[in-house]
Amino acid sequence: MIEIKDLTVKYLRQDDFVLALERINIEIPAGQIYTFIGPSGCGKSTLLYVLSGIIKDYTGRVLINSQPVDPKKQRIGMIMQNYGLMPWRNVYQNVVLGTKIKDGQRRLDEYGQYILEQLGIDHLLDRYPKELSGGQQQRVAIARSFILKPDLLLMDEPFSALDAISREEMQELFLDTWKQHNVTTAFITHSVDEALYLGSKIVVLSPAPGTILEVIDNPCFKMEDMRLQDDYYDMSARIRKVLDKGR
Ligand SMILES: Nc1ncnc2c1ncn2[C@@H]1O[C@H](COP(=O)(O)OP(=O)(O)OP(=O)(O)O)[C@@H](O)[C@H]1O
Repeated sequence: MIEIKDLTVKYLRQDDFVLALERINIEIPAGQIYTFIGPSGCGKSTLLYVLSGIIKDYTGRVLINSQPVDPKKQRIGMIMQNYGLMPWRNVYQNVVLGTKIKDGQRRLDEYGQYILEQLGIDHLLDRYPKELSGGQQQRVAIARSFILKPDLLLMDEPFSALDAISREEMQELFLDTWKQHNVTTAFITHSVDEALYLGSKIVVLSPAPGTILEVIDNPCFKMEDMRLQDDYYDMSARIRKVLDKGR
């Protein structure tokens, strides 16, 4: 469970402050995936930096499983737009990196092997990141995070660099993998379609400084052929309306 209470974040810039997030209140129950959508610069990445422990200077309260954020104690997986792979390590070395740092475990166990198979990258273990397509690199980043068995998974527009077809494939693959492990997840996106496909709830943020405009229940989550359903069109219109109202 993630609890965020009255979170406000300011960046110091020259002699002034930039208010990035203002009084954010939200709880993400254990095993849920929430998507966060909002205009550019509204503080989405800032929120993930707070949840990952990168930003420590904030006011308010942020708890992961009732404990203050501490990446040394908690297992936090992060998947970014640029994949975050180490170019000088091959696929195998990249996917075991998280467990090596956390547990000193340098070898893949049965679960790790299973994740690699599920993501279809078990035949690529000797390759280096530059020898992989964007979609394959993103699969490696996802494998690394799942293999870590995280308490919290943070995803910052992980599929936005992919073409439309690879992006939908990756969304489906990610959701299939996610459904089997139900990791508590905060997923940042610019895309209404992605927010609807991946979020059990959708958190809509206002332009900077980011505040929560609405937390929307998503009937489209886990819906078969979502993009062909009336609910999908109704929900897309509703989210766009909330985003427009916030402008
Ligand atoms: N290191 C920094 N110093 C000063 N201001 C910053 C810094 N990082 C971010 N900001 C400002 O804080 C605000 C929120 O930035 P953030 O990157 O969190 O937004 P975002 O919603 O993720 O944007 P985008 O969708 O464009 O990636 C923006 O106004 C940005 O200019």
